[in-house]
Amino acid sequence: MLRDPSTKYRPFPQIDLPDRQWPSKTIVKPPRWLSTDLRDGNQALIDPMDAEKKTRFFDLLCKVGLKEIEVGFPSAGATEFDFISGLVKTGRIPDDVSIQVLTQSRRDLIETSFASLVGAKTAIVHLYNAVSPAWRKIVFGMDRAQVKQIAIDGAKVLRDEAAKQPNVRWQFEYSPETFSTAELEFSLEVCEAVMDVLMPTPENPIIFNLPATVECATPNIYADQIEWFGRNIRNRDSVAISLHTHNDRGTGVAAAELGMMAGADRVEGCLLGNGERTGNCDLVTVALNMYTQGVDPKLDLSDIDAVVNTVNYCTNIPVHPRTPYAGDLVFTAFSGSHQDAIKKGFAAQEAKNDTLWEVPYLPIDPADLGRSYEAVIRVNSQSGKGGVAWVIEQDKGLKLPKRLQADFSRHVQAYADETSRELNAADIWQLFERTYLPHADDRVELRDYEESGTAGQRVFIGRVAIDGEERSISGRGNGLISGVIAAIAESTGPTLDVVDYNEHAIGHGADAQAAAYVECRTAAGKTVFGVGMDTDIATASVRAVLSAANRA
Ligand SMILES: CC(=O)SCCNC(=O)CCNC(=O)[C@H](O)C(C)(C)COP(=O)(O)OP(=O)(O)OC[C@H]1O[C@@H](n2cnc3c(N)ncnc32)[C@H](O)[C@@H]1OP(=O)(O)O
Ligand SMILES: CC(C)C(=O)C(=O)O
Ligand SMILES: [Mg+2]
Repeated sequence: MLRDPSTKYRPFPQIDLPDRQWPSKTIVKPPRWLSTDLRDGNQALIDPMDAEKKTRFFDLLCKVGLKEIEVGFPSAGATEFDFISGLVKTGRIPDDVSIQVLTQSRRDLIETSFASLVGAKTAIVHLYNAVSPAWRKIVFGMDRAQVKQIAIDGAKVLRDEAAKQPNVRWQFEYSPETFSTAELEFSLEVCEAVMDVLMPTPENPIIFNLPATVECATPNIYADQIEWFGRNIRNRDSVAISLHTHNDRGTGVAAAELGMMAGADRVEGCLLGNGERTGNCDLVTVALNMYTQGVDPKLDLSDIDAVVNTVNYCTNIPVHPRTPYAGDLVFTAFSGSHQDAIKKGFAAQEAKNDTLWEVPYLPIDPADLGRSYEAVIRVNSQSGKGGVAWVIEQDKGLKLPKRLQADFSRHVQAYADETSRELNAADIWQLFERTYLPHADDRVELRDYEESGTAGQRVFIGRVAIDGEERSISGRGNGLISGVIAAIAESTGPTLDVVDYNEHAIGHGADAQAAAYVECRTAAGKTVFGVGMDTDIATASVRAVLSAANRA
């Protein structure tokens, strides 16, 4: 790396737009969406999609609700051409969906593109040529007038080819490719020249797609460029301004959002941001960002995992686990304080009477995307008591009292440190059983018991095995628990003092179980916890006390 990059790179100049309006705008309605997955996304794959994958992807896009879909670059080769003409001929395209094809501004390529669309009801033909200084100089070796002429010549072929198929409802799109790195006046001049040929109307506007072909500046610059173009283009009501951002600087989504604030009508991009280099604008993120502001994006992403699976299958590109909204881990909290906040958030959400979403650390309800809550909290050595308690509650229905949560969390922490891995629900339950529920190492094991006496004077008589030997023990108290405590103290010891007791049912009806929790203090001042589970709540409480005695 150069120590002084200023000799190699230049800062992007500011746009002269002192009265810019976009910073105080908000996005209140969805744009026209255009998926370019089957073209810009497809041209960016090591192995471009075959017809089967393209068809599957097309069906997914329709299912998600895309109404404009760029299906390919017909002149690129037979796979593309046959897929597009096949799509048209098989009648697979829903009536409310317009397909779009892309072509360079070269007569033969444009003619091939129109040939692929014979029989279509409606179609968008998308013409492009680069306009920025570097491309003019390096790629075309042309001056401004010559580059403008490429666009005009292409537009004329578009107009003439369209006239040959009068039954198709044609729409035209022109992209001054490299718009964001070109002089704004020149892009405008070229677009207006194209407009003069294609004669758009408010009923059939031309789409001017203004690409950040290579993202070279902060997204506010792009927004300035879009606002400037919208203010200056002639016949604005006959023009749909479209955004096409790439992600070279990591702000493809931000640029599209600011571009919408700057007045754009349409957004092009790919599901999950596939595309050349660092990708296109991720339509899923833009749409769901909108959704979390209470604006319906009119795209159905309620089964996000199905979207991820199909995109992954078709493109052979994995979706990063941290991809916004769609990544495997984006709703998962491992760390203690996050888990605690989320657990409290879910409880508060359930308790309140309105649907307004307010759960810490979760900007969206995972259920809205078809994600289950099970994956929200996962446990490793960074986790705290809240997270562990959540997993036990979700998995087994046990609502551990707070101090027991803290006690158990220490066991979990030690085990996670020891194993150096994530602990799943089964691991945690095994550890819980080993720590609090009856097991082979217990000194005292309950076989049976009965209780008698009057209110305030109860007698507990238990048949237990102590160190494997069956015995009868008994004790008196003002209730069942104190009777058990007395029986233990008189037989095996230890002497326990009950500090806290909790119980609850697990489940409903005939299958319902009960759980009881005791916190006791020994004569030596040690705190021990006991847990009992049984179909009978009284028996659960007896088991809880014996559990504490075994651990004392
Ligand atoms: C930013 C983007 O994503 S643009 C979309 C890019 N996508 C693709 O290119 C995918 C499909 N493309 C292809 O398969 C091929 O490019 C084809 C089949 C269409 C054309 O292939 P070829 O005829 O071999 O030409 P190639 O693509 O190399 O084009 C280079 C020539 O076209 C010219 N050219 C490039 N873009 C354009 C354009 N938009 N309009 C007119 N001419 C153009 C170049 O200046 C160059 O001209 P030269 O040969 O006189 O130097
Ligand atoms: C063809 C154009 C629209 C393009 O994909 C780009 O400039 O990124
Ligand atoms: Mg592109």
